[in-house]
This record gives sequence, C-alpha cells and structure tokens, in this order.
Amino acid sequence: MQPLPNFDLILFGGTGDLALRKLLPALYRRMVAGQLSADSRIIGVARSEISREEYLAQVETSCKAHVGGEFDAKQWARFSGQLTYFKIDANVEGDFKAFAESFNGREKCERAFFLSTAPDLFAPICEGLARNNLVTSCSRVVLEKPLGHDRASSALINERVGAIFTEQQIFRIDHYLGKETVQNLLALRFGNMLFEPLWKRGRIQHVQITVAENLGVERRAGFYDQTGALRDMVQNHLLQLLCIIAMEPPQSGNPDAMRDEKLKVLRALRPMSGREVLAKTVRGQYKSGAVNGAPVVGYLAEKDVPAGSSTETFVALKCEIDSWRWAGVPFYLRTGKRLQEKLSEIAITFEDIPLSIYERPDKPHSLNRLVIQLQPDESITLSVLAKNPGEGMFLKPVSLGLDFSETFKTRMLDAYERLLTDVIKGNLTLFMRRDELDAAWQWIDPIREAWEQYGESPKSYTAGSWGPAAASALIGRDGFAWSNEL
Ligand SMILES: NC(=O)C1=CN([C@@H]2O[C@H](COP(=O)(O)OP(=O)(O)OC[C@H]3O[C@@H](n4cnc5c(N)ncnc54)[C@H](OP(=O)(O)O)[C@@H]3O)[C@@H](O)[C@H]2O)C=CC1
Ligand SMILES: O=C1O[C@H](COP(=O)(O)O)[C@@H](O)[C@H](O)[C@H]1O
Repeated sequence: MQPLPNFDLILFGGTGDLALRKLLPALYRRMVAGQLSADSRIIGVARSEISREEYLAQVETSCKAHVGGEFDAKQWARFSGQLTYFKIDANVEGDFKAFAESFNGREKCERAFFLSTAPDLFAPICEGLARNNLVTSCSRVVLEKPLGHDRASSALINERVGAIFTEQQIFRIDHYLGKETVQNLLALRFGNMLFEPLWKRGRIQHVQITVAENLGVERRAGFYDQTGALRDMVQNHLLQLLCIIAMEPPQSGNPDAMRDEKLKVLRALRPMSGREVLAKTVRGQYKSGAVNGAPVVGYLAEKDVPAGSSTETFVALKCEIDSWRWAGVPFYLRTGKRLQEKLSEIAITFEDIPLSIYERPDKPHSLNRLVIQLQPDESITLSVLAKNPGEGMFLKPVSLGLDFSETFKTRMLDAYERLLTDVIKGNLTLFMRRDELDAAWQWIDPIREAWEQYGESPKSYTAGSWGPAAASALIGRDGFAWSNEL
C-alpha cells in the first residue's frame, strides 16, 4: 500500500449512519495500514451542536463496533488526533465563514469534500464552499448515491455541482464498484483469455444478478420510504454490476475507457414502458416473518414507515441489451430486504452442449454455470460436468472454485477503504460519470412511472423468504429458475 499524499477530508454528514458505520472505520483501517500521513486531517461536519470530544466519543464507539479485533487504543489515539468536528448547517450561509478560516495555510493540500448527506444538500453545500473560496483546483467532491430521485432532479444537481467542480473533480460513488470481487470480475474478464470467446449470445444462455439482504430498513425508514428498492439498489448497484458483466473490453485502464464502455451498455438497455413494465418487473414489500429463526415485523410496522406505504422493498426484473454481443440473452435482476439470507451473486449460465453422448443430470443441473459471489464470502465457482467414479460414463456436476480468503489469506479491503483512497489519489475509474448516471435514470424512470400509472402496488412476501412468488414466475416463464431454487 502506497502512503497517500497529505490531504484534508471533509466529511459532510459526519454524524450520520454511513459516516459512522462505514466511512470513518474505513479511514481508521487505512491509517492502521500506514496509508494516512500524520499531517492529514479528517473533519466531520454536521448541524449538531456537539463538541469535538463528544464527536470523538461517537466515532470511537462506532469504530470499536465496526473494526472489531483490529481496534487498538494506541492507533485510536493517533487517528483521533487527526480527527476534528465542525458544526455547519448547509443551509446557513454564515456557518461556512468560520470553517473557511480553518483552511488558512493549507491551500496546497489535497482537499476532498465527501457529501454523505441527503442529495438535496449537495448543491447548497458546493455553493457554500465556492462562495467561501474553499474550492481549489486540487479539490474533489464525492457524491453519495442516490444522486437525485429521477433523471430531472439528478440533472439539476449535476448542473449545480458541475458549475463549481469540473467533471474530473467529481467522484460519484457506487460502493459496489469498490468491492474486491467486482474488481476481480474485471480481472477475470480482461486478464484471462479463457472466457472471452464464450462471453456472448450463443454461448451464454442467461445471466442472473441477485443482491439479497436479510436486514430490514433498520433506522433509515425516513429515507427508504421516499426511495424504494428500484432507486436505492437497481438504479445504481445492480445496473453497475450488469455493466461490468456486459461491457466490451475497455481500450486501456484509463478511467474514461471503462466508463465509455459502461455507458454503451446502459444506452443499449432495451427501454421498457407502459404495460410491458408490468410483465417484466415484480415489486414486493415484506410482511412479518422470521429471519435466522427470529421473528421480525413487516415493513409497515417498522419505525417511521407511514401507514399504508406502498414503497417496494423488493424488485425483480428482466432486461435485455440490444447489442451484437447480447441480443436475445435475458438478464434477470433482483434485490430485496428481509430476504432469507445476505447474498450478492452474479450467476452466468452457459448454453447446453449440442448433443449429449453420456448420461447426465437433467437440465439445468447439467449446464455449465459461473457464479461470482460478492457477499457474504467472496468466491468464483465454475460448475462443470465430470465423470462419476466407477463403472460406466455417468456425469455429475462438480465445482472448480476460487475462494479469495483461502487463496490470498489476507483481509479483503472494505469497498469504502478502496474508494476513499482512490478519491485521495484522484483515480476516477471506479466512480460514475455524469452521462452514465443520466443513462441509468433514463432507463429506470419509465419503470417507476408505469408502476404509478397502472397502480401496481407491491406484492407482499414473508420476511425470511426469497420474495414474492411472482418473482419465480417471472423467470420461470422463460424456462429458468433463480439460482437458490435450483
Ligand atoms: N447509510 C447507508 O448505509 C448508506 C447511505 N447512503 C447515502 O449516504 C447519504 C447519507 O446517508 P446516512 O448516513 O444514512 O444518512 P443520515 O440521515 O444518517 O445522516 C445524515 C447526515 O447529514 C447531516 N445533515 C442533515 N442535514 C444537514 C444540514 N442541513 N447541514 C449539514 N448537515 C446536515 C446529519 O447530521 P445533523 O442532523 O447533525 O445535521 C447527518 O450527519 C445519503 O445520501 C444516503 O442515501 C448510501 C449508501 C448506503
Ligand atoms: O446503498 C445501499 O447499500 C446497502 C447494501 O450494501 P451492502 O454493501 O451491505 O450490500 C443497502 O442496505 C442500502 O439500503 C443501500 O442504500
């Protein structure tokens, strides 16, 4: 790990859930790994009237909870020495003035403003920073997702932020791109010859992308109820995973080479609208049930969920990519909260052999499958048929597997550790460009509009299940089954 240059990281939303649970523990870990220079500063910013000591106490509790056995009092003393807190209400102009003074003498330092707040504060924060001369040519801004709630609101935020920061200074985060296995998918595709000739229609039968969570909405119902699974997960994480699977090999490792290819995929997604949406998508909402043997309440009984809410906590959909490589290959995407287990995986099923001369299991068990598991464990498994030992030629499926923790015997970096260091290094490869985001919203908006137009209320599913039965029917109509149903 290379040491990072001196930097000031200003964490707007520094008292929030994401900052305390993910961002600050990630920075702590990078300091323990020796990447943070002693002269760098981390400044938590929020509206709360709390002292620096109170803030440090909050962050310490949270780091202890989230880095587990890696927490160490000596390291914490070092980390907390570089951490401070500033009270700013993004909507109060005067609050930025005193803050600006604390940067006197640090003009040459790399400066990253991480906006871990609701998106409607992105533009006011950037404008407050600009008015107070805090944006220098070596400043960067990091925008959390979801950026807006539809194409128009996203364009407006991008317009206002883009008036202050150049596109090269804007880091639109999608933490799924920071996950080690997602980068390994890039390595698998573009570091090996093996799969490339097979990576297309005629060779691949269908692709499934599942991001299942067993958690509910936790303490984020206020945000989640306004957002729903389509905008919270599909618009960003699932479409980004789809892009990585479907894109053409980038011409180089240059950030824009990869972003150009992802954009082509998003633009080639076959648009769906009107009644077609009802046939190709499934909305769901969890009702009470049990997860890991413990009873849990339904979505409508969660704290802060408005009575009768029709927000979806589950989405499954079928999409197609209109390109020479992928024409006719269905991609099935699904994500949901309070499902049976936490599981994120991409399953690629290959076409059958033209003629079988041996006895083998019925389909789909006889088909080759490549499964890239992102969570909870990181692995890549290829299922092939081998001869069953003994007399006769009976074939049975066996797995060729790569378990990352077994093979590399090192802790995988958390996505935010990787992405935060990329921000400080100025590497945009794993961040979304404005046109990508726009293309993703352009595809997503008509789905939501059709749900509204036809009053498509979510189908209920029992917490702890794999979602509504309609999701199995969606893929079943094409003769396939979700990987957990095989
Ligand atoms: N939590 C998560 O797991 C994930 C969150 N995100 C995204 O990250 C962002 C933050 O989410 P999360 O941490 O959950 O949200 P929280 O509601 O937990 O935190 C919001 C933060 O913003 C601060 N804040 C609110 N209003 C103002 C204001 N006017 N001026 C300055 N600060 C303000 C709050 O502090 P105070 O009230 O003291 O001002 C708090 O620190 C959102 O865009 C979310 O979509 C993305 C992926 C996952
Ligand atoms: O962006 C989000 O992601 C999390 C799931 O992330 P993971 O890394 O734990 O898989 C999700 O819970 C949250 O609702 C969403 O905003």
